[in-house]
Amino acid sequence: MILDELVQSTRRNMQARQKVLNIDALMRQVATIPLNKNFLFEKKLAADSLSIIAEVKKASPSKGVLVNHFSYMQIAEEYAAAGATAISVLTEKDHFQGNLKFLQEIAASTSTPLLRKDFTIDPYMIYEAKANGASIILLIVAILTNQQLKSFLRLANTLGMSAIVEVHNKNEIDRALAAHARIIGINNRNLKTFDVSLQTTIQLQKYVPSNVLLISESGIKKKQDISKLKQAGVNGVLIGEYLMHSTNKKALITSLRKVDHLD
Ligand SMILES: O=C(O)c1ccccc1NCC(=O)[C@H](O)[C@H](O)COP(=O)(O)O
Repeated sequence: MILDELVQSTRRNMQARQKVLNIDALMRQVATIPLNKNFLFEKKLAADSLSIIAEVKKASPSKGVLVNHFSYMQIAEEYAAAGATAISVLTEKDHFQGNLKFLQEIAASTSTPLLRKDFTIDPYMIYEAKANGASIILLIVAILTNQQLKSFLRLANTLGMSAIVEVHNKNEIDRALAAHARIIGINNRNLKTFDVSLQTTIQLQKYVPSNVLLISESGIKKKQDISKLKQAGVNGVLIGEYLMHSTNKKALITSLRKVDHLD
């Protein structure tokens, strides 16, 4: 199964980075960053009628290479200029051709909250996210124990970071809620078959209480998808491929932000 392979390669790559920068040195680096606990992303997510989290994505296991000319700085600039609530930056190397350096460089050029999009399996990766300018991390319930979920959420909070807790079914929603997730991301992509269906969000949203922020992830390909998800009551949508294929990303986000639930 792809998730097992993703976790294995994530562990291998993390261990290689740990040989260059050990956890103690990384923590000392993080300690020099001023602590900001304003959780801007969560405030915006709660306040906006529908937040767009725009993803910087070069390649994926399901689609291979999405774009040959990958100008990640320009892409991030367009996302920020269009008013994306946050920018998701893939940092996984082997399957998404991501890189921590993309996150670090984008962070130096924008004040838009940044999500480190990766397969978080160890506190080391949360410190790395912080050190490289992210204010949001992704925690995928399917690859974590309940104990890890709780302790990773606690660590993120201590560092002033938000966490999107990603789920695929009701059992995972229950586990996310038991760990006190403040933001749940329902992934519409079935990670066994790669099939994508917005019905996943539409069917599962009723299990997410109204005091928990809700994001719908993956498979958004047209304006009507946004209006459907708005109608289902989500606070935000995470969009990768649709934006990466657009030749005018700023105009596309601007128009998606205007979509009404009746459109
Ligand atoms: O995108 C994939 O093929 C994929 C495969 C296996 C695990 C995760 C995967 N994607 C990560 C994501 O969560 C998406 O990049 C993100 O939700 C945006 O999805 P999309 O709009 O469909 O590009």
